[in-house]
Amino acid sequence: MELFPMKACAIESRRRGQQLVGPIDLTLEGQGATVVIGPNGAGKTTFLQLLHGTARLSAGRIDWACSTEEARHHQAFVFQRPVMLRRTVLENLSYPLRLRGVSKAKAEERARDWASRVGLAQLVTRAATVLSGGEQQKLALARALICDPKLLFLDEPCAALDGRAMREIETILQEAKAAGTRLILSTHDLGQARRLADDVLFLLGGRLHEAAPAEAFFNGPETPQARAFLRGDIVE
Ligand SMILES: Nc1ncnc2c1ncn2[C@@H]1O[C@H](COP(=O)(O)OP(=O)(O)OP(=O)(O)O)[C@@H](O)[C@H]1O
Repeated sequence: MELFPMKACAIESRRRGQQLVGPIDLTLEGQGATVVIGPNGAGKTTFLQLLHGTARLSAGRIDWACSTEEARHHQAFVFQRPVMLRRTVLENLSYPLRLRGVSKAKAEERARDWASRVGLAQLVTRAATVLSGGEQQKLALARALICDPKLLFLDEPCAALDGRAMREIETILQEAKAAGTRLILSTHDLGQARRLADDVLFLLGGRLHEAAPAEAFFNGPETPQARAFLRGDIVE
């Protein structure tokens, strides 16, 4: 079963007559990390949600190489603020596996394995809601990866985290990418964008203003707005 290529054709999001995103065309192949950047309100979150299918398309269509239902089954989404079940770390990790019919024993075995991969082995019996922000985000990431998604969306996954937590998250993401998970991540942090991106999508005013391989984008952005954004100027 293959998800890619994914073709988004003239996708749009409108709310109460207001154009939030689009129309945007995009073809996504099956490897690497795409980083979505742009100023506040550019539409990054909405764009990721449209692709993932959690926001409704007002117009346009998204075609996967498989059925939309199969494509959704092989995707996961990590939010800026992790959403924790009011249960232990182990139960949070086991949950998506249990939903997919994996036995309790097998699910817990995989959960323990993932807990140690992300440095949470000592905390498996703790309530997830009392973990620190960085620990919660690592847990959210492990819970997203535990079902081996082919495509992982991350919306500002390190927004509230310090340097160490960010480095740990980025290491997990690099490992996931090396293991074949396709990443699409939005970030405000240009350093993170440079470290992780294979391709860059620069959004401005709900439109895809520039799309390029990371090296080309960072070394020679084509538009004055992208140049200004990379310089750290205010771009609206
Ligand atoms: N449910 C909604 N109803 C109306 N407007 C919305 C809704 N969701 C988002 N918007 C608007 O759509 C625009 C894009 O928002 P979005 O959150 O996608 O941008 P963003 O690039 O992720 O911003 P940020 O970097 O600040 O998180 C914003 O102007 C926002 O106010």
